[in-house]
This record gives sequence, C-alpha cells and structure tokens, in this order.
Amino acid sequence: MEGVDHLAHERNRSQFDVNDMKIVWAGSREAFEVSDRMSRLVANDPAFRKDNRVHLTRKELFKNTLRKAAYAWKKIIELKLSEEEAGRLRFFVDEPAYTDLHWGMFVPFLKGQGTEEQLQKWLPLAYKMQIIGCYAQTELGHGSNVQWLETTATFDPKTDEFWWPGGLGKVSTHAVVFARLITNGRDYGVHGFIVQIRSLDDHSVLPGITIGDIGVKFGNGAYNTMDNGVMHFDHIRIPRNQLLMRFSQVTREGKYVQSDVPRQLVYGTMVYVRKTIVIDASNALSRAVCIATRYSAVRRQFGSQDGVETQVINYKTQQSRLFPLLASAYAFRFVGEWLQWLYTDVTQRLAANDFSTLPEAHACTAGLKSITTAATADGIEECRKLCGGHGYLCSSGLPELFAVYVPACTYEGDNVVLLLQVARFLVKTVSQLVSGKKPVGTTAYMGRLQHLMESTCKVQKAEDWLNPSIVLEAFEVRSARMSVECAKRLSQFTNQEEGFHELSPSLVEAAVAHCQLIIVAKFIEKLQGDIPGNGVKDQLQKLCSIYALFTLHKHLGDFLSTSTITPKQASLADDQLRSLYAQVRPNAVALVDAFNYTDHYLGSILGRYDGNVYPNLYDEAWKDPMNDTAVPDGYHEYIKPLLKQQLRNSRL
Ligand SMILES: CCCCC/C=C\C/C=C\C/C=C\C/C=C\C/C=C/C(=O)SCCNC(=O)CCNC(=O)[C@H](O)C(C)(C)COP(=O)(O)OP(=O)(O)OC[C@H]1O[C@@H](n2cnc3c(N)ncnc32)[C@H](O)[C@@H]1OP(=O)(O)O
Ligand SMILES: Cc1cc2nc3c(=O)[nH]c(=O)nc-3n(C[C@H](O)[C@H](O)[C@H](O)COP(=O)(O)OP(=O)(O)OC[C@H]3O[C@@H](n4cnc5c(N)ncnc54)[C@H](O)[C@@H]3O)c2cc1C
Repeated sequence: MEGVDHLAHERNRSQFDVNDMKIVWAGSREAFEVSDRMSRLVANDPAFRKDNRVHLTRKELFKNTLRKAAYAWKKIIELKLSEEEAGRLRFFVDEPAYTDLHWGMFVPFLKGQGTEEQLQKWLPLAYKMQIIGCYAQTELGHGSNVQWLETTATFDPKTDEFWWPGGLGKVSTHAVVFARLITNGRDYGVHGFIVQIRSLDDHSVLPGITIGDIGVKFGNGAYNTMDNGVMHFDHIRIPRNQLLMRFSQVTREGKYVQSDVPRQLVYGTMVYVRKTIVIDASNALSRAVCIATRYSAVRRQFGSQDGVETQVINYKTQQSRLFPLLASAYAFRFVGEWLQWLYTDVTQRLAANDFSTLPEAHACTAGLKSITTAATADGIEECRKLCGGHGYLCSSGLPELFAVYVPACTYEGDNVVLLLQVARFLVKTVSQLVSGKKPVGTTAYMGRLQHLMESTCKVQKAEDWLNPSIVLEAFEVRSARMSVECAKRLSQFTNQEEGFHELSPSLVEAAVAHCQLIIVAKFIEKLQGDIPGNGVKDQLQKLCSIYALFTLHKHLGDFLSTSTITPKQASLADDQLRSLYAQVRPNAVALVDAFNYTDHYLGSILGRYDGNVYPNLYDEAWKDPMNDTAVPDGYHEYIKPLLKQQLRNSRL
C-alpha cells in the first residue's frame, strides 16, 4: 500500500498542468480525445486482455491474435469508427498483426502507386477487408539492396523466394510483390505488382505458389504474433494491369512507358512508413520511461533517514540515466510531428510535379528513423536496468516491449544502410556549395559554412547553455565540420565509391550529427510557437535543454575534436545538465502521466498508475502456471531419484 501514497505525493508536487501537457503530447485536443476514448475502449473490454500472452504457445498466440484482430474489426464496423479512430484502436490493442501490414503498407502502396482505374478496383476491396494484403519486397538473399532483387516479372519468369513479409505466412490473400520488370528483353528495374496468393473461397495457397511462416522470432510472445512469411513463385502468371501503373506503364504490345518522374517514387511507401516509425519510437520510448519513472518513485533502497529509505529516483545516477530518456521521448514526439508536416508537404509537391524536396524527405525519414529507433531500443533496455531485478520479469512489461521493438532497427531499412543514405546526401550538399547551389530546408545551415567553420562557442557560464541559439549553433558547427571533413577526405580518393566505402564509419557519424541537429532544431522551433497551459512550456524548455546537453555529453568526442567547444565549456554543460535534472525531478511522474497511458496499454505492474506495485507483483507470481502445483511435474522422474541416491550415498 506504500506505493499508492508515493505517487499521489509525486503528483501533488508537480509544477505544471498535466492535462494541458496531455494535449501537447497528443498533438491537439481532438487527437487527445480520440486516443483517450480508444484506449479506454480497449482497456475496458476483456476481449483485448493481454496479460496471459507470455504463457501461450506460438500457435495459441497466433490464433489469439487472429481473434483479437477480427474482434477489433467487428468493433470498428459496429461503432462506425473513423479511419483515425480505427487506427488508434488497433494501436492500443498493442499486438503486432497482419493488419499492421495491410493498413500500414499494402493500402498506402496501392494509394501511392495505383492508377485511378486500379484504385477503383482494389481499394474498396482492401478497405472492406475483402482482401488482405502484405508487402513482399525482401528476398532471402536481398533486403537492403532493393535494386538487386532477383525476382523478375516477365512473360517467362524465373523463380525466387521472398522472406520476411509480415502477414504473408498465414493470412494475406494478396501481396504487393517487388520484382524487376522485363519486357521486350530489357530490364527496367524494380516495380510493384499486385499478386493474389490465396483463394478467396477456402484460403488455400494458389497453384505455383508455396508459402509458409519463417519460424519463431526473438523473444517469448513479442513479435511472434506476426506471421512473417516465406513465399516461392514458380512460373506465376498475372494480368498486365496488376503492375501498379501510376508512374510507369506497360502497353498491350509490351512497350514500357515511363512517366517523367524520378524512378525512386517506387520506394514511396518506405518513406511513408519510415516517417510513421519515428512517431512510433516516441510511443515505445515514452512507454518504457513511464514504467521506469513510476517505479523509480515507488522503489526505495539505502539512505535510511527516520527509518525510511531513499526513493531510487532521487539518486543522481538514476536521474542521469532516466531523464535524458524522458527528454528524448518528447524530442522524438516533436520531430515526428514535424516529419509528418514534411511528408505532407512533399506529397503535395509531388502531386504538382515538383520533385525538388524528394531527396531531403528521403534523407530525413531515413536518418530520423535510424537514430530514433536505435535510441529507443537502447532506451527500453536502459529502463529495464533502471527497474533492477523486477525489470527482468515479463510482468514489468519491459522484456516484451524490448523484443517487439528491436526489429525496428532493421525493418524498413537497416539503420546503418539508411544513415549511409543521409551521408551521401550530406556529401552531395557540401560538394554543391562549391558550384554556388544554395542549400535549403534542414541543410540550410550549410549555407553559412564560412561562419560555421570559423565561429567559436560563446558559452562562459553554465546558464549560457540554456540559450537556444548558442545550443543550436553548437550542433550546427559540429555537424557542418564533420560533413566538411568527410567531404575533404573523400576528395583525396580518385575513386569516389571506394572512398565512400573506406570512410563509411566516419560518414555514419556525420549523418548522426546532422540528424541530432534536426531533432534539437525542431524541439527549439516547437518551443518558439504558442504552447498554452500552466507551466507546460517551462517544463518543455527544460526537457529540450536536457535532450541537447545530454546528446552533447554523449558525443563529446565529436564536439571536442571539431573544436566546436572547449573542455571547459563541456564541463559547464555538465553542470547545467545536473541542475536541470534537479529541476525536472519534482515533475517527473507528472511528465509521464502526460502520456495518458492506461494500465492496460502499459501492461506493467511496475508502471501501474496507482503505484501499488508490491502486492500485485506478489499476486502475479501465483498466477503463473508453474505454481499450479507445489510439487512440479518431473519430480518423480528426476528429483526424487536424485534425492534418494544422495540418501543412499550418505548412508554408505
Ligand atoms: C507492430 C509494430 C510496428 C510499428 C511501426 C509503426 C508504424 C508503421 C506503420 C505501419 C507498418 C507496419 C508494420 C511495420 C513493421 C514491419 C514492416 C516491415 C516492412 C519492411 O521492412 S519492407 C522492406 C523494407 N526494405 C527496405 O527498407 C530496404 C532498404 N533499402 C532501400 O531502401 C534502398 O534500396 C536504399 C538502400 C535506400 C538505396 O539503395 P541504392 O541501391 O543506393 O539506391 P538506388 O536505388 O540506386 O537509388 C539511388 C538514389 O535514389 C535515392 N533514394 C533511395 N531511396 C529513396 C527513396 N525512398 N526516396 C527517394 N529517393 C531515394 C538515393 O538517395 C540516391 O539518390 P542520388 O541523388 O544519390 O542518386
Ligand atoms: C520483424 C521484421 C519484419 C519485416 N517485415 C518485412 C515485410 O513486411 N516486408 C518485407 O519485404 N520485408 C520485411 N522485413 C525485412 C527487412 O526489411 C530487412 O530485413 C531489412 O531491410 C534489412 O535487410 P537485410 O535483412 O537484407 O539486411 P542486410 O542488408 O543483409 O544487413 C546485414 C548487415 O549488413 C550491413 N550492411 C548491408 N549493406 C551494407 C552497406 N551497403 N554498407 C554497410 N553495411 C551494410 C547492415 O548494416 C547489417 O549490419 C522485415 C524484417 C524484420 C526483422
């Protein structure tokens, strides 16, 4: 019962209005209301129960996921939920399923790549779930290197295996299949096709196609609710009009006609999903941070005064590990919001045949996907450690969250491969400066290169690090100098590709620096806007400074080796950081309450809203099937003979 009091006290001492912060976190009042309603709907319906997941076998787990997905769909229809509401409902069900791929990749791919005629045919079927689709791009031998996919689509196709597509293994009736288009003997590169793979009558796999699940994945439960599949084609024939023909067509005579658009538009769905993954990083990290923060306020160890031990959240080491993650969750939220804007903007431009911002949209989505997922995966594991031994129990919610989340560093593009894309973009930007091309958008700072190469950091006292323009310039200087250094070293190679390969570790670091600058810049930009709510902006300013100064601390080598700051200024940054941690401390619990997560969604005894951890942890242990009997199965075969033998030996 002790824990209940602790969290009530924590909430009372916060210095801002948590309800106002909830709106900022959600993005708008309307978004908050939808999320709030959907999360409660799921939490209050026993059909969406998930606390028994870890005890199910893979087959039971998968069937249970199918049941929940079908039930969720029934609710969506019954309650006439909007697209947004349905999306939030699926989100709070909190179980990876084929529907993620159907709604998250198959439908967006159709919308992005289909002609009007194709949309009319396929979209109504997909919207009513009369067909279920997946996204089959990765092959057994090729994932990152999309251009080298081996599957071909000709009048006389060869055969190949797809490997990984979610929803493919057991559920999907259709797939978007990526294959190199060959017509009139010429290879026109990778294109997307719709292929029916299962019968709509009895769900059997169609002739010439072999499909299965690729096997158990990392973690118990976790992403194993998803039927990632393997698929083998053997001379499959599809109608010509199942090539998605918005950007390129094949005529009845087999002539290839390419619209006047960049061929990279065929990768558009990946850009869309990468942008979504950035917002999702803030979801996953905030969830882990919410658990670790509440539990750190409940948990007490050592330092007994008046017979009461210290809350572990009061230890400076705990704060220095936890609060940067709290700040990162907010930072990723806001950069995700901005990325959504960028994506909408690029989509509108593309519709008007303006392709000028496509490379930037690709670089930003690729780079931000990479660094937010990497930081989130590491952050979830850090939260587990912050919860000590109890964090290792599945009932903490953290092991499952980690196992579900880590593949985000790989899917939708391996993080390193994606950072190398950002590096190419940066090197190109630097080299174009020579020809007088003015950089725009997130690389606009490179336009002030001479200033950035010469400037010195103005920090003289710790509080100077609270000045957003000083912080921003430090991140710009570090990033610009790292990119220029890479470009200089690259120019010493006669073969640019060889140079790129040789310098790739440094190029990745330059890409990380650029992406961290974007995150800091967008957080600062957010704070320059109107943020209503009692004390809300003040808290966000502190979190913004923590994100920036912690990042600086973590990458101090970059800041020092590029002479962006001096060792003395680094030490002042650390002083400021410590002061910020102390200021955030009384608000920590309220800052995680602002995520507005239900106990159902959190799925964690350690993160319970009421803080009543210990009795529930104890009760939960007794629910484990291992405790169905006091004497375990196997006692008579394996323990008893052992004990008897020891008894005999001791008598000898
Ligand atoms: C249940 C939890 C889920 C949480 C997620 C939350 C929300 C998501 C919502 C829905 C999804 C649901 C579930 C998600 C979970 C799993 C699904 C996973 C799906 C997949 O993984 S699908 C497969 C994804 N595969 C990849 O990402 C492959 C990675 N490789 C590539 O993208 C590319 O090939 C490459 C590495 C970027 C480029 O290779 P390269 O050969 O060098 O490039 P070229 O083709 O030669 O092009 C060079 C040229 O083009 C530019 N370029 C490249 N890509 C793009 C692009 N996408 N847009 C614009 N421009 C692009 C590149 O920069 C070069 O430009 P130059 O100017 O230098 O010529
Ligand atoms: C849970 C999950 C779900 C998935 N769902 C789908 C799906 O629905 N549909 C689908 O089509 N695919 C899916 N995938 C596949 C996924 O997109 C690929 O695994 C991913 O793109 C990485 O490609 P890869 O496996 O070929 O890795 P590889 O490219 O083989 O990477 C292996 C290693 O090589 C390194 N590497 C590769 N190329 C380079 C380079 N040029 N320079 C430096 N290092 C390099 C990487 O950094 C990595 O360390 C899924 C994967 C997972 C894990």
